Amino acid sequence: MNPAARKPVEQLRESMRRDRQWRFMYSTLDLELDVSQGVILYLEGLHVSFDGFKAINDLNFYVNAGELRCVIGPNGAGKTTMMDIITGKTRPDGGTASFGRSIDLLQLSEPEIAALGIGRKFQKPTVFESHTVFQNLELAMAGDKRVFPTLFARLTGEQRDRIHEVLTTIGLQELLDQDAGALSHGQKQWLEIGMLLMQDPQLLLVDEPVAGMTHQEMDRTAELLLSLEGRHSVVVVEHDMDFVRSIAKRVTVLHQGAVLAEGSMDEVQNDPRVIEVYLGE
Ligand SMILES: Nc1ncnc2c1ncn2[C@@H]1O[C@H](COP(=O)(O)OP(=O)(O)OP(=O)(O)O)[C@@H](O)[C@H]1O
Repeated sequence: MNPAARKPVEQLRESMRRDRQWRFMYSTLDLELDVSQGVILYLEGLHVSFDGFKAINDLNFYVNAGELRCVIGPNGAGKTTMMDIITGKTRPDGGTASFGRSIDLLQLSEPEIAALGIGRKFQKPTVFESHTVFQNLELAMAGDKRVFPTLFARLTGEQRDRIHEVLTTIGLQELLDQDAGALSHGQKQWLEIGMLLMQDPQLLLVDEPVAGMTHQEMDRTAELLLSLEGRHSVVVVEHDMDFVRSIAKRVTVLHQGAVLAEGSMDEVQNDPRVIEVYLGE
């Protein structure tokens, strides 16, 4: 390994050590995801105020198991705050949030929620630039408590197959030996989605995936997200309406911290309230 890569590797080992603890905590919680009603996420009557300003104001939002949902809305509508509540980063002042029917997300810490199978992809890609595409996926797999920290161990055939499966899903199989730092912006975004997939999340939250992408990269991202539908539940927050139109089945419009409208792209696009507060801008 080149000496420059050694320091990040130490940091990675440390984070993997921490991650194994999270997994342990999760296993001791003995929580089981109940999607028997077909719903994987329930947010009900949520309220969040920041210095008296109601960022989330009686929000009710449900995601079905296996669905790909798009969330749109003007700046400040509460989209990021909603994601922050789901992942445990922000605690609401009131209301409930549950993963499946029975897991109360508001009782869990951020790492516990991640370990339960809720993955989040932020707008800016954060891949390990001095490692190859393959190694990035390998490191992401190390979050799995069944896998020994992988940079220092041989992969089993099954683990290799899993990495190749994800490489195919994200379309980077030809670039597996390339340093992640040399990838284009779009390729880095796909790699980061792949890193989340290595943890096999039940629910993926994806924040503005196509910001800064070329049209070609946007098309590829649409294919990638559509290919996840069914196997994972995916919530995509995005401002680019052409992109949303290309992937949307059901769209939720947030406004002033609550759901203003929900339905097919056609339905929300033609809703006068949505046109007034958002699309007519
Ligand atoms: N930590 C905070 N402290 C104070 N105000 C906050 C905080 N986080 C969010 N807000 C405010 O809450 C409102 C909702 O913000 P949020 O980021 O959730 O909106 P958004 O829909 O994600 O917007 P955008 O599309 O611009 O990302 C905004 O008015 C924002 O300024």
